Formats: sequence, C-alpha cells, structure tokens
Amino acid sequence: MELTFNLALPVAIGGDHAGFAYKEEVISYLEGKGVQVKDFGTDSPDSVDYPDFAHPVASAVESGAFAYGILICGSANGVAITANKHQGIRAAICWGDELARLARSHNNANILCIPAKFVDTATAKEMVDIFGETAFEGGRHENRVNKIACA
Ligand SMILES: O=C(CO)[C@H](O)[C@H](O)[C@H](O)COP(=O)(O)O
Repeated sequence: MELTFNLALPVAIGGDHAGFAYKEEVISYLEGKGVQVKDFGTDSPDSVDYPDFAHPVASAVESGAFAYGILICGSANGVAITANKHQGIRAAICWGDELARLARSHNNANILCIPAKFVDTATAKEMVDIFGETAFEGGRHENRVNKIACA
C-alpha cells in the first residue's frame, strides 16, 4: 500500500452546481502552484446531479492515473457517498486542516470531499495542500484500512 501520493500525476477534481465557483477557485490555486489538474465538471452553476460528476472522478482515481481526487458539493455528503461506492476509493469529508491530515495519515483517503456551503475557500486551499502532502502512517492503521473493503 503506497504511503504517499505520486504528485507527478495530475489531480482529478469534480463537483456539482453548489461547488462550481468553489471548484474553479481551487483549480486556479492548484494550477498556480504548478499542479496539473483535470476538471471533470460541472462547468456551470446550472443545477446538475452530483453522482454524474463524482463517479467519473472516483473511476479516474481508481485507475491509478491520478495522484488523488477532490470532490465538491454543498454538503459533501452526496459526492462522498457516491465516491465510496467504488471499491478502490476512500473518500473523506473534511472541513478543517486536522481532518484533512487525519484522513490521509490514519485512513489513507484518496479523495478529499469539501462541503462548499460550510467551508471557506481559504480553508479549502489549506486542506488541499495538507491532503496532498500528508503521508499515510501505515502500521496499525493499514490493518484497519485493509478491513474496509466488503467482499
Ligand atoms: O450537497 C449536495 C448533495 O450532498 C448538493 O450539492 C446539493 O446542494 C443538494 O443536493 C441540494 O440540491 P439543490 O438542488 O441545490 O437544492
């Protein structure tokens, strides 16, 4: 089990209408740091269905072609529930720095789910940095993570 992300790979990002403006700001932030980002949409604030954007991001991260994923919707509940239907995905809802750190260090999360209606974009950017840079601790945590997947 890899302990850190391969940051040479792009980041997959997606979200629904409630997270649209938010997503655009996070993309600009990452690209301003030289991070390659693939935007899976949505592409406007027009109402859409979050599973239509969460599934492609989850599949992309599962493929191994992306370092990790970011999903954004109003509460983050919908995108997290959807992404976690994928066996290779551990999607964590985070609303603060320590949660983003723990999602990586203890749960080896590979998708960061951000509740756009409850977290400001400054915090989101901090969480993205922490999420991308924090290693999974392995050890006792790896035993637990290995028990998550249903047969
Ligand atoms: O939070 C969400 C799903 O968990 C979505 O972003 C939507 O905001 C939520 O489903 C409410 O939908 P609405 O059509 O924007 O009222």
